[in-house]
Amino acid sequence: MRLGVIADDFTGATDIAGFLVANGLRTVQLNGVPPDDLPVEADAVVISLKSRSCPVERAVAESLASLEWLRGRGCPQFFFKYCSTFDSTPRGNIGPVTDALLDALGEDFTVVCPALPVNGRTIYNGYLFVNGVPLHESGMRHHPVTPMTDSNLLRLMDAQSRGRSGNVPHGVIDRGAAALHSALAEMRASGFRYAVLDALDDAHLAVIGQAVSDMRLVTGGSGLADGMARGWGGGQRGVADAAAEGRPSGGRAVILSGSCSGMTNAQVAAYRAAAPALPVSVERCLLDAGYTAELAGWAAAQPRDGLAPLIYATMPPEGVKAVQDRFGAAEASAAVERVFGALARRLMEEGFERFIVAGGETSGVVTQSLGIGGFHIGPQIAPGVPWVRAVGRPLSLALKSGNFGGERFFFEAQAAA
Ligand SMILES: Nc1ncnc2c1ncn2[C@@H]1O[C@H](COP(=O)(O)OP(=O)(O)O)[C@@H](O)[C@H]1O
Ligand SMILES: O=C(O)[C@@H](O)C(=O)COP(=O)(O)O
Repeated sequence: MRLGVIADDFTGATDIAGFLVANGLRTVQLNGVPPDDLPVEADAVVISLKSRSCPVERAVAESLASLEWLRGRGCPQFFFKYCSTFDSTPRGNIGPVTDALLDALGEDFTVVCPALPVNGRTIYNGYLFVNGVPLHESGMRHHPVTPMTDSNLLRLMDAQSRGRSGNVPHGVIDRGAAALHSALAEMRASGFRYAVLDALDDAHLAVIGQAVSDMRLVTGGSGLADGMARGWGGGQRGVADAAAEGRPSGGRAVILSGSCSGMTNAQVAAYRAAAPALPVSVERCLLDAGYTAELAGWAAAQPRDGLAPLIYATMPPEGVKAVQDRFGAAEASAAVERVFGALARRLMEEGFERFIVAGGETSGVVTQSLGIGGFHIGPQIAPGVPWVRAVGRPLSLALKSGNFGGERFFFEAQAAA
């Protein structure tokens, strides 16, 4: 095993796994802390947790348990994967998990690099941008669980971690891997614990990938993993081979959308104009015990030979705000997640085999509720969104980060299967 990844949500995990596979690395994704005796043969293992917005103590404990599992397999390098929009609460969990992983490894320094230029996430002078707009001005300011109201990664990291952050500006990275390597050594010697790395494009990520090759723990988004893996010249097999086991099976498909991001709103609007689509009532998620059965019945009754039915809680920011004012933010999101989890299980019992899911938390709850232990990673539908196939089960999933994919993603996912 060459790389062990601990991902703080399920779409994030398939995102990074997809990039590793695209670089020819045979990659397995394991959902939750794996059992001790699980046999795994792969170039990279990605452990997906649902630790982005859970209590800090749980996020730390699960991340440390994952680290121990990977160390027990002789893994030489570790990657803490979080969101390219640095989704976190004021207490964490990115800072506390990074600190705990550093301590467990006996290390005192790492990099912070959520950049993913192919999807418009860039870092300039330590500020994170989404499609050219500072993070706090992007749709992320309205996120239902982790609204992002600051774009400065140093400030964000310092507020939730134990150490001090410094920035390595793009000018240094332009000078190449050796220059960056020395800059990192100097920062470490000056007492910084985290180096926030600028990255404006894939060339920067390739330089960073080279410069961090001897770092035991790196942290960031899937762009950094792509930069690292590009320098490794492929795993044991070619790219097509690496993706073969994850190709989607046939079978009945359904789309479950729990993301309220700007892009998912656009994707839902484009899809429901052409296909059967049913909005979810948050009030009924909270109050009506028979609601899941009704949603499942509706999906099962849709024609089998047309476009897959869509069930969506997706709403624009004003709608989400009204729901949260009425029911409470945590209560509303928990109720919607509960219904999507139960619904996925029922649909599987009805014979659905392909699940296209929008939203990281939503994907986590669906995967857990389907009882899937791990995934083979298949070909990418859009950058950061591969089809994945459950290990030993006839189930294929496309777990879409809220903000990923183009407007026709739901159509493209079905065409790619
Ligand atoms: N209409 C709604 N009102 C309030 N919360 C919602 C609504 N629809 C979905 N949610 C919740 O918002 C959260 C969206 O998070 P997630 O699934 O991670 O999407 P994203 O990938 O966009 O971050 C989930 O907890 C979901 O249950
Ligand atoms: O890095 C990313 O943007 C994604 O991999 C990711 O973490 C997805 O999170 P959600 O937007 O919550 O799906």
